[in-house]
Amino acid sequence: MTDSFERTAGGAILLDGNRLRDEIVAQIRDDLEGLGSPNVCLATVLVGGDKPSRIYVRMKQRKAEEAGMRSRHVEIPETASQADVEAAVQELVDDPDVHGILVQLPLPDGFDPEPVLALIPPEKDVDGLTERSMGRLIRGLPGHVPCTPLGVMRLMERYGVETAGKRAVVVGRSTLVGLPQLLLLGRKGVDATVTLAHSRTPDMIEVCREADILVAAAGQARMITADHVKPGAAVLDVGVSRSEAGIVGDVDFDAVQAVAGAITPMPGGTGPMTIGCLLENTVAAARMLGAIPASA
Ligand SMILES: NC(=O)C1=CN([C@@H]2O[C@H](COP(=O)(O)OP(=O)(O)OC[C@H]3O[C@@H](n4cnc5c(N)ncnc54)[C@H](OP(=O)(O)O)[C@@H]3O)[C@@H](O)[C@H]2O)C=CC1
Ligand SMILES: Nc1nc(=O)c2c([nH]1)NC[C@@H]1CN(c3ccc(C(=O)N[C@@H](CCC(=O)O)C(=O)O)cc3)C=[N+]21
Repeated sequence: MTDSFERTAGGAILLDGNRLRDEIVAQIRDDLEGLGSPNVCLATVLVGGDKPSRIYVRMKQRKAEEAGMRSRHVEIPETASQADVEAAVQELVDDPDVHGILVQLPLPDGFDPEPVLALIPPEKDVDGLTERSMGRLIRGLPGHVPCTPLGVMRLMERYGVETAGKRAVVVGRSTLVGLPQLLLLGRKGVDATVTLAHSRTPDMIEVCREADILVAAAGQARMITADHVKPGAAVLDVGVSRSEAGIVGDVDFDAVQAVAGAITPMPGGTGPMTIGCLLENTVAAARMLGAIPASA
């Protein structure tokens, strides 16, 4: 690893997601300007008025605009029907000026996300969460990779965290984060040996202490303590819990940074990278759909 990276008080490399997200936004903006500012459009769909979801969707749109893209936003009240949501998504699927579609999850109680996601063709599925996109990921076919686990991989690449031959532990097995993270870490070329831990895993401390790379995506505030971490390990915190003091990760940052070799801050780590990767996927979508040249 290079030594010029910012470090925590305890000497761990700070895996700065805000900084890498800014680099990604600037790169996309330059690339699109170089292509004569073609229309690249990300559409977001929000059902119901959940406040955190509204904030995330707003951040995604703002960054898309900073990167030189257009954004479209569809807001559907909680009183709407399942058919209304499906009709709104179908309209975006049919619109040739829309390249990426993101349906903010979870949907409010009473809505079934599966038939909604099933409408989105793999090219426009910039979240990488549909059945077909997940199938492509497993089969090694071209398609969009889920943004949060992809962002974790990008942070490790950028900061020189080695993966080949290393032991990785992923805490959490959701289709949004944990499962695709397992696949990405175990891919040929990445070559980590991966363990998937979850709420039924006994001996969490011992399992986590095996990890050279620890990805925490359980949504349990500060569950990862210094005891869970092998000295020198890279620790990537995906969990987000809300407290009066603000947002809190799955990792007890103050204690763990003294033991880890590299660590993400929270906020400012994996969250911004989720958005950076969403924008990259949207550019790739525009390319797949022929809106920008294949070589660019
Ligand atoms: N930073 C970002 O960009 C993003 C952050 N998030 C955040 O990441 C977290 C996880 O999200 P998501 O995957 O959707 O959540 P889910 O609730 O779908 O999944 C949580 C997973 O963690 C496991 N788990 C829960 N408690 C424990 C525990 N005490 N020990 C070990 N494993 C446990 C669960 O196990 P089991 O399967 O047995 O129930 C489950 O597999 C949330 O806090 C979410 O807000 C999500 C997406 C993006
Ligand atoms: N279809 C779908 N795709 C998603 O990608 C998706 C989703 N649904 N549902 C919810 C989760 C959550 N998520 C985050 C995105 C950005 C930050 C982020 O940028 N957080 C900032 C801080 C934000 C704050 O201060 O609240 C940070 O970590 O620095 C966090 C979390 C995407 N998700």
